[in-house]
Amino acid sequence: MKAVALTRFLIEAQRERGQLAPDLRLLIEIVARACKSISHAIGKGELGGVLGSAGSTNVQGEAQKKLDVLSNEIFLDANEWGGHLAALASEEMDDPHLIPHRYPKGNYLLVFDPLDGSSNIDVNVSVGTIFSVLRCPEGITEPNAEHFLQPGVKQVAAGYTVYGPSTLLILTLGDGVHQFTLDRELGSFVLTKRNLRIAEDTSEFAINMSNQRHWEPPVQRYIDELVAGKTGPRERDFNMRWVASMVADVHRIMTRGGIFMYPLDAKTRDKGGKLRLMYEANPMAMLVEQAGGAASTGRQRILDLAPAALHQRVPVILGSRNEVERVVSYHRSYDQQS
Ligand SMILES: O=P(O)(O)OC[C@H]1O[C@](O)(COP(=O)(O)O)[C@@H](O)[C@@H]1O
Ligand SMILES: [Mg+2]
Ligand SMILES: [Mg+2]
Repeated sequence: MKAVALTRFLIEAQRERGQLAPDLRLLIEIVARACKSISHAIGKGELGGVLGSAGSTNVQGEAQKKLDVLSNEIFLDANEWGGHLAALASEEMDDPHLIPHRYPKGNYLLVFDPLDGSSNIDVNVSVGTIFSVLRCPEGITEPNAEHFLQPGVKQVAAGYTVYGPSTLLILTLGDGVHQFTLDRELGSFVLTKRNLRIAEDTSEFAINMSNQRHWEPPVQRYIDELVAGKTGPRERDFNMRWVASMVADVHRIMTRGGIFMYPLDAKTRDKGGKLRLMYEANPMAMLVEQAGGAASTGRQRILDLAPAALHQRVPVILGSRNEVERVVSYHRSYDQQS
């Protein structure tokens, strides 16, 4: 495949397919540049003094890692002055960050998880960044959290970056999902796969098994059947993987299929789940659906959810369509009985 840099890919999307507004193209390029800086910082590890705790907590009450804070700052610095955004919101900030008056404002809202998989930073396991792009409502110059609360179907673009052995950017503009690899010599992202597709069927599941006793009966039933394998009603064996970095677990599914689950359980019921709707579930759901997969809470399509709060948590079940639909059908029959 001829080497196509991200910039060229976006220009073609804009010029040939009229699919991309110039300011959205600029936004994607600046987000990619920010991810390149984060990749650089992560690559230094101990040498760069970026590992370990920041000694502060975020709005979720979670201890922040130095890289959580640094990645958030890199995103703010890179995106503040470009004139493409009206505001940004992030896992690491209580409220939206408005564009300072000295800079021009744009038409988009950017909501992001600057560093996903924080528990893996200090043990050198793949982590990532997740982002979602929304339109700023017409006539709004000082957006607040309410203006971000748009259902996932309103996203105009979504993506994640995996900082692993190589740094990958996975992107959708609403017309398929494409993979770019960071060429460290060139210093730019180069297209390496067009139109990623998720297989409808799979033999691989990802869930944190240590939460088993807290799961609802439909999930207990589904996982029991997978673990029973050939000896059970599924009559075939399934394998398990859990990296505990959503980006890495989802990227494996984008690459070879699978089902990823962080369902509602007794531990997280009060909060509504573990993962966040606006900057984890929604962007991943858009990417997975664009690649032919499905994404549900177990009871509702994630992209149809009406967000109630910026840091709202939801159950997440996504990946190979036939497995997700099976889990949804187990929830339906359970809810009908109870
Ligand atoms: O520690 P657990 O329960 O396995 O949870 C792992 C999940 O938590 C997360 O790390 C939460 O994301 P952050 O690291 O961005 O807070 C996900 O990436 C991952 O899927
Ligand atoms: Mg995360
Ligand atoms: Mg995070």
